[in-house]
Amino acid sequence: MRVVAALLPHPEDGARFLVQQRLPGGSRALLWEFPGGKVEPGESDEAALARECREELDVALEVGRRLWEGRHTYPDLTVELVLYATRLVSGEPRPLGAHALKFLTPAEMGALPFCEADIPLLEDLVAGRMGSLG
Ligand SMILES: Nc1nc2c([nH]c(=O)n2[C@H]2C[C@H](O)[C@@H](COP(=O)(O)OP(=O)(O)OP(=O)(O)O)O2)c(=O)[nH]1
Repeated sequence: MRVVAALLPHPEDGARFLVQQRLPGGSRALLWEFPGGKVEPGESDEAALARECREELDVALEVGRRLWEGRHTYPDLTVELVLYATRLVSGEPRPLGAHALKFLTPAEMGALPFCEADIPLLEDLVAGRMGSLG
């Protein structure tokens, strides 16, 4: 499964990025992740990410460059996780499909329980190995 995720900076504080806590009860319940979701057949990464963020956060995004890509196998599925730089075009994020939303620095994210696929991503983010995030 290809999953696209947004690195979305706070509009007034570019050092903090939006993360969301998954709903209770489902897969990877209450773990934290970057906003986004599955790419549907025939859909581009950019279109999927814009669609997911419109549906789940009620915001319009501009999708920039690809920052990170990695594969992880869970007991129930293998995800190909792709992180993109994004910019908020309009709206204020609302937790329509998440339990909670927070704008955090990469170091603060390290203190939260994230989905396993995100662990190497967070290591690279904290270490500044993704280059320019804008
Ligand atoms: N959006 C997002 N999903 C992630 C991240 N890391 C990670 O392992 N995932 C996983 C969680 C989900 O299993 C899947 C994304 O699926 P989804 O968000 O479209 O659908 P869903 O919540 O209904 O998930 P699922 O029950 O189908 O597994 O990828 C991440 O940083 N962002």
